[in-house]
Amino acid sequence: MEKFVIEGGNRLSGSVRPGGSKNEALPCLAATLLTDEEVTLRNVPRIADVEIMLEIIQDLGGVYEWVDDGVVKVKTENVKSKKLNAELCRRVRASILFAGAMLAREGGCELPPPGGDVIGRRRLDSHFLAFEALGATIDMSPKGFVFKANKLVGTDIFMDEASVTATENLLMAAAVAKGTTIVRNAACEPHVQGLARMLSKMGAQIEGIGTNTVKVKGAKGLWGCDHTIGPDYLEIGSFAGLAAITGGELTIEGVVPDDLRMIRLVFAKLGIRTEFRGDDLFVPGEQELRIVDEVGGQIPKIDDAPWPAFPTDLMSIAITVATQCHGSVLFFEKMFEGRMFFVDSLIAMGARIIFCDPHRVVVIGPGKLYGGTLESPDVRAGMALLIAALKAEGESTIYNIRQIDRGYSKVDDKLRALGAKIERLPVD
Ligand SMILES: CC(=O)N[C@H]1[C@@H](OP(=O)(O)OP(=O)(O)OC[C@H]2O[C@@H](n3ccc(=O)[nH]c3=O)[C@H](O)[C@@H]2O)O[C@H](CO)[C@@H](O)[C@@H]1O
Ligand SMILES: C=C(OP(=O)(O)O)C(=O)O
Repeated sequence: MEKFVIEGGNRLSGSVRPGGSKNEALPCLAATLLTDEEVTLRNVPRIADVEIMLEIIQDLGGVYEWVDDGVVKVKTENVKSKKLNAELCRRVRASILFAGAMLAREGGCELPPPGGDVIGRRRLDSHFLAFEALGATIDMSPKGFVFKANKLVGTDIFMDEASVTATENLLMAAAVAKGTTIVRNAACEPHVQGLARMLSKMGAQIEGIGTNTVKVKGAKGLWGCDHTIGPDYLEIGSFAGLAAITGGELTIEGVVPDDLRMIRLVFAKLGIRTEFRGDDLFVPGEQELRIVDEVGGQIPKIDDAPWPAFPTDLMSIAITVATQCHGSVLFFEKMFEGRMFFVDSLIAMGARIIFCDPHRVVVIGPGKLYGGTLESPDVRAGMALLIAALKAEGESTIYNIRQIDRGYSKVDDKLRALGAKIERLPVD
């Protein structure tokens, strides 16, 4: 077990290159099971969730090798089991993605309940409805789920909600189903698009990538491929917020500008200016952060929703940044009911926040932040508290940093390179 000890108050400046997207790497790893052939994935972040997904693949009989920085080769020619390892699955939410991959590959699997962030109820109904529509059956017990399908047959499916991992599961199963599957009300986040591009390279015919209606023509067999994971827009948003509140001038290298449209719009509401310089995102230094009132002087509202709306995974970061802006803003978290509780820690550090209910907080800034003893409740709130600690006056200690490591590779090294005083120490 490790902790971060941070001396706050430094302006963080320089250049940083974001890691590959966690939420794209995880489904792409599951998708390696769709073929006997070798798959090469590049720009894969070396984070705990990725290592666990690889261990699950190995436990099923697959082999993998890290051949270069961020480059992993996976071959699943000899899958020898349909039963997934309970201990490993419990440690990662994305283990649910093996359901679609194993239905496609082996006609089913036994899957223990997935783990992941405790940020509210995480329903799986959309996954099950989608699989059933393709002809699969699901038996549930406290030990987990048994998925079975003699044959997957494509059909026209209207998802009950635009669930990210349910859409990814459905795309994997549809890639080998007989005939054509039309997925309506599909999630279309950049990581869903990334998986769909990988499946296309493997031989599935997919139309509508990036929209909420995706058409998949199943293939008889899929090939190996070479796929590069896109830069993590959640890490990019986190670093942009960090630079803005510490007053630093930051260049974030190698971004996908189109993925940042809504994020930049929302950050602009907090008074944060950013600009593109080629493929880099530039955050100017010493910005005066002032929340922009809505027409008529009304208090603005920032809420989340499925893509292309503002991502729920950046709400904690945006709330933390808002604590250092002049003005008032309402945050309305519509997707998870447990994601806002971390604001108690911000309040203890000095932030001026009204906790209205589990879905809404009003931030009235700025409130000077002071260092404290903190605990990461989930990956994004953990990063948000790290950002608050880097801004705060005095020393902070953050526990449970494995949550932060789950989503941000070598975050302390990257922060030190920008001028942060941060140490990773064992917990006594
Ligand atoms: C490994 C991975 O990729 N995890 C991401 C994935 O999780 P995951 O795929 O588990 O999340 P889902 O998209 O299924 O749903 C997230 C939450 O939003 C709610 N919901 C969803 C769709 C909708 O139209 N309306 C609605 O209210 C769901 O009920 C649920 O409470 O997507 C989430 C939402 O972007 C992200 O927070 C997670 O980081
Ligand atoms: C909630 C998240 O991850 P997971 O779905 O893997 O728990 C996240 O990335 O913010």
